[in-house]
Amino acid sequence: MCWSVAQNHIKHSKMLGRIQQMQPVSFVKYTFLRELYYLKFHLWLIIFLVLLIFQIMVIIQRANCPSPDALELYNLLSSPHIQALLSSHDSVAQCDYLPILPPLPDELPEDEEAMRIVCLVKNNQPLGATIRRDEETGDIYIARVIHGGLADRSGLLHPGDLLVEVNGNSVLGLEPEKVIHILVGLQDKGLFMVSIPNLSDSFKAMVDYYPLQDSSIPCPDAGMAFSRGDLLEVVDQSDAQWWQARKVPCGASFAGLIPSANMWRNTPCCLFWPGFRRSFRLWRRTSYKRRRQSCTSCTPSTNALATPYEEVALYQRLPQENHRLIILIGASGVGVNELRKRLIKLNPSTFQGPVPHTTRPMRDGEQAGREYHFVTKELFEYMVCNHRFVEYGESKGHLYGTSIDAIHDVLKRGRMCIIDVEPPVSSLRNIHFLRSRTLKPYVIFIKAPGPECLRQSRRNARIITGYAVNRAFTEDDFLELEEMSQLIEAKCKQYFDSVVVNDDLQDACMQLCSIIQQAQNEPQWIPVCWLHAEE
Ligand SMILES: Nc1ncnc2c1ncn2[C@@H]1O[C@H](COP(=O)(O)OP(=O)(O)OP(=O)(O)O)[C@@H](O)[C@H]1O
Repeated sequence: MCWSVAQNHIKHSKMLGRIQQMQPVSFVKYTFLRELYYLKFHLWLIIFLVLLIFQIMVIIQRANCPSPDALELYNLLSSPHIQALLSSHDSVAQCDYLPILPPLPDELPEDEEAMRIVCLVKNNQPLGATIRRDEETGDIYIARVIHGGLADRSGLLHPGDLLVEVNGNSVLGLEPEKVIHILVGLQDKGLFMVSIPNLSDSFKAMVDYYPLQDSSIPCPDAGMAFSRGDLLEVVDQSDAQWWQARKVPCGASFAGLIPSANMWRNTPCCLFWPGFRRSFRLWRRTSYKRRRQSCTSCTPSTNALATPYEEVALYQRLPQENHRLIILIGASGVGVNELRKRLIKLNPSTFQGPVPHTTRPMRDGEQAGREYHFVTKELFEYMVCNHRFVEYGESKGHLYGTSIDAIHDVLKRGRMCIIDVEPPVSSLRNIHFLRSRTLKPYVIFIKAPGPECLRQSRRNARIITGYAVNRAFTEDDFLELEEMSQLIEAKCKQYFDSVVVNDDLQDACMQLCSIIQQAQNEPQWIPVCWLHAEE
């Protein structure tokens, strides 16, 4: 402001000077004007100075009289506890503590083992921990942490930690005696690098769960809903009733509450399945099994339904191992048989079906062990009672069945065995029976497409059942097919590894081919018991 006033003043002085030179007659008038102008300028200057002084006085006054908030903060900070805390912070911040860890790499792989570096000031005290060696790997683990000992008081070493380094020296592969010698020899300080065990387990959900409908959950908002077949990574099982889990694969980094396996056992849930229509597959209608109920040993006991979670692990088939059994499941008439036949025809040196057993007499042109294994009724019944059949039934007074030995025969020949099993609506026995360590079955659900697609694609298709039925599909058949397909999916989806919708036959066949190749050659989740347990 001063600058512009001064500028104006100079400008006007020059102008007045010029006027004086040009018009000497009006000089008195202009002198008056000039004086008035100077007066105005000084007036402005005085107002400005007064304002400035006023501002300075306000600032000085504020500085002398702090606000109540500032006063409170001042009192808090000057309390002895906070002063002591600040003083300790300053002393800690001024010290250099070892070890200085290298910076973390920008991109850490997700499966990177977590390491913990623990520095204990020993002062010649015993460590207060014991070690053990894993006989298979030779790794040294912390076995026990003695209550009240140095390791226990530090809270940094835990049973199950893998000991990697002691004072910068690797202990991997060392004899336990050598490691004990190193540990006992530690005097002032012990620097341990331990690998933290990955305590999370993967489970497949065998039940559905909705936390918002669960009155027993402590906090429904913290619960995680899941449905059968979902893969769950359980990250915390420390609570006997509520586990913490995440869905795999998922984007959420935080876990949700799910009932523990114990909790499910104590709160049995009732599964309800609506009724279903009769299958139109003729020879499956006259099920031989129903007439064999008196044979008490026929139904192998299974507790699979009682298990809410099935522990799973990734499995990669080794080249020297048998192929996994491929099971196709689908509603009767959906095209399971057609797809299986097409796959085998497409690549007979890779895919093969098991040779079934029958009690009917051999016909001309047939060869034992090629079309069928021809057996007596007594032998067939003996095999039934000894659980040798995956599936069996009766047609026109003769018994037919697919034996587990016939499946093994195909697998032993290095081929991929493909079977289709009875739609598991009334019982899950067939699936449970086949879920074994030796067969490691991969189950593919052949799903019916929508009604419109069924009508279009099955225009020229025929239902062929044994020798009795050979007719075109009806509207009722489509309805039944769709309904049954939904029912099978609702009941058994926890057992499905893949789903193929059989709309276009060619597409479905190609899709099946690629899924089967993946099942055999890429890592897949399978029940942990198939990896270790003896059958
Ligand atoms: N995607 C498709 N498009 C057209 N026709 C199909 C398709 N899939 C299957 N079909 C035909 O539908 C009929 C029934 O198929 P298929 O016999 O394979 O059924 P299924 O599921 O094995 O039932 P079932 O065990 O009762 O025989 C056959 O004539 C088959 O050629």
